[in-house]
Amino acid sequence: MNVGGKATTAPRDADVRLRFKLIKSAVMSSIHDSHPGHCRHRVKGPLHIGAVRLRRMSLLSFIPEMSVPPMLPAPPLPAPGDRWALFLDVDGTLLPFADRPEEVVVSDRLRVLLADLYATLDGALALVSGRGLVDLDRLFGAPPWAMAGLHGLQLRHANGEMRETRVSGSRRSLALHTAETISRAHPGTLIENKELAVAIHSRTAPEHFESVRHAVETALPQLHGYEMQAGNLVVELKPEGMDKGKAVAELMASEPFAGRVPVYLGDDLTDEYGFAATNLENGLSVRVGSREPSLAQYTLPGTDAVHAWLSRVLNVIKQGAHPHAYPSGGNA
Ligand SMILES: O=P(O)(O)OC[C@H]1O[C@H](O[C@H]2O[C@H](CO)[C@@H](O)[C@H](O)[C@H]2O)[C@H](O)[C@@H](O)[C@@H]1O
Repeated sequence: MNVGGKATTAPRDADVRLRFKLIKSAVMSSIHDSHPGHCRHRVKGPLHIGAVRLRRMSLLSFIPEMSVPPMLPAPPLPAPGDRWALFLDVDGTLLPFADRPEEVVVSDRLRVLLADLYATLDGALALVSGRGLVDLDRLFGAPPWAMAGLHGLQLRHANGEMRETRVSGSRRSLALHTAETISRAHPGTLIENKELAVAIHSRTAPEHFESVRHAVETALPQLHGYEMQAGNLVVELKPEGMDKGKAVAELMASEPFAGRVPVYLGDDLTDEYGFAATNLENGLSVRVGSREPSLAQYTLPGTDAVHAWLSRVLNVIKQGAHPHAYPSGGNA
């Protein structure tokens, strides 16, 4: 990639291959969860990550010999003429974590930054979150940009069109009841009822995280049509069939995203679907934090670095010129 006339550090082939290998088990596990009839390592037919159809050999044939996760470079800034589309995860990427979901705060500064980026990118900015759309509207003040909620189960396009996965009330009640039972057995954990999905949070009782995950896995066979989505000190029960990668692919097929280069920023396991879809569209995938393994090509250390980098992206696009590549970042 050329940035302001200078070549930026592209991830080495071996690094990319290693990331594929490291994440393969997580992706295959996820595929197994949504295709319970298939053996985990024998998925027949084409492999899908998000809405993207992969030839299986291209994923499975990488066998790099490395034992240490590779260092990732910081993401570049847009080169003159680049037409980016920004896909932004919320918790852990735009917003620092809080003990409880309702305790996060969106600063005025962040709102202004996002609004400026939205205008400068001609509307090609979307939030892609595990939170529901109502919650995102509450946090961000009913913004005009596109938003994928509940890991893609809900989608509001840039033109305001909505779609939402439907699940019967009885199935939702069973999922909620199951989550509440598991939470009661793990004192200090919190339930977040998102209607279509339900989350069991263990940030206030992290010692229970693994046990909660195990309990959810054990309960899954009784919850027809639901799957588990683990995240940062959270385990969710959600209707199967959608993920952030599919949401990105869906948005990229519509205005004002079509024809642009997707740039996806996320910190969590659920964002790996977004990274996969972005990589397959030759976009830029940016992991926030240091979670491994990851399919991301670039990294930023935390939410402050995300805000700083987004500000620089905004300035570069506004000025139509390119000062310098982002000076710091990576795993350091
Ligand atoms: O995809 P995201 O936008 O990152 O949403 C993922 C989950 O984020 C929220 O939980 C996380 O943030 C909480 C507030 O900081 C924190 O307490 C929790 O430990 C984190 O996992 C949200 O509450 C979930 O519904 C989202 O799925």
